[in-house]
Amino acid sequence: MTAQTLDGAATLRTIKAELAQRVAALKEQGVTPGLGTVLVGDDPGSHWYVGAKHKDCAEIGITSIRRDLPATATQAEVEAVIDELNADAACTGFLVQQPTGLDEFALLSRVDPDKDVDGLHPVNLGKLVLGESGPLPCTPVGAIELLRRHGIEIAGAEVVVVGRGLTVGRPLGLLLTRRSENATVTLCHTGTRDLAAHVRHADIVVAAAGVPGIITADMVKPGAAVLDVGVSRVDGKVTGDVHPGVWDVAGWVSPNPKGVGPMTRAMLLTNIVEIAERSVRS
Ligand SMILES: Nc1nc2c(c(=O)[nH]1)N[C@@H](CN(C=O)c1ccc(C(=O)N[C@@H](CCC(=O)O)C(=O)O)cc1)CN2
Repeated sequence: MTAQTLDGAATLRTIKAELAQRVAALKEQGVTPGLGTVLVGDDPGSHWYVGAKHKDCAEIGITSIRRDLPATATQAEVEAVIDELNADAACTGFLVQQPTGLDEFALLSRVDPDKDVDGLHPVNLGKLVLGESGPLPCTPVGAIELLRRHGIEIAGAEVVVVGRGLTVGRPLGLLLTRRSENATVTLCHTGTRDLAAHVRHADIVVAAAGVPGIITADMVKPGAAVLDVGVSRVDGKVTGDVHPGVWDVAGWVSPNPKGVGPMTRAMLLTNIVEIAERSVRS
């Protein structure tokens, strides 16, 4: 069997076309959505991600507010920029690109929860736990949207998530067990005794451990859907958690790059548009 591709790059293009229409409708009502980003330091990956986010915004009519700070920026300097964006009416929402090398919990907590386009503010993660509506974290929602748009049944599925990080694994477990998704989730991590035994039962595997090739073909149930979320750089090249041999066994695989990464950007754009639409309604 050769797996079909869960094509995040193509899905991002489709979602951008849909959102461009919603942005145009907002503009007709006098509202132009604006994305702010705060970037600290010189990490080439972070620069690429932030550049890609602003390019996406330009393509669909969202304005950009970019604050790039040197690696020497202090906690207080970054917090002052956050305060400025919290107060800026042209900024619909903004994010602090991670990693910053600073106290990220303090930075995230300082963002106005209503402008939290990353869905990572403690208030918004709390709303997710409580089942209240609010901005949702981009990568886990992007993973779910990628499955949904390829017609993969989530309700009733056995899902194994590998990784318990705050931006992917932990919120993904919460999202997938909501009534609207209705999956049964096993959350595996570095303390899991027999990872293969868990993965082998999964209809859907989400690999977000950041360990290159940790999911191998012998672990995967034939026909399963496998999402490769982990990003490592091996010899300067983006390398995922899924070993290439998995493509011979699985029914669906998301490539890495061009799988869940572009979906993170698609959900960021969705969060900005939704915040702007909410402002028109209220
Ligand atoms: N504030 C945040 N920081 C970080 C997040 C986040 O959601 N919010 N997630 C990651 C990085 N990330 C978003 O910022 C992100 C990751 C990947 C992609 C993407 O489109 N990747 C491409 C290829 C990238 C490459 O070649 O290097 C792909 O997968 O095809 C976009 C955004 C950490 N920080």
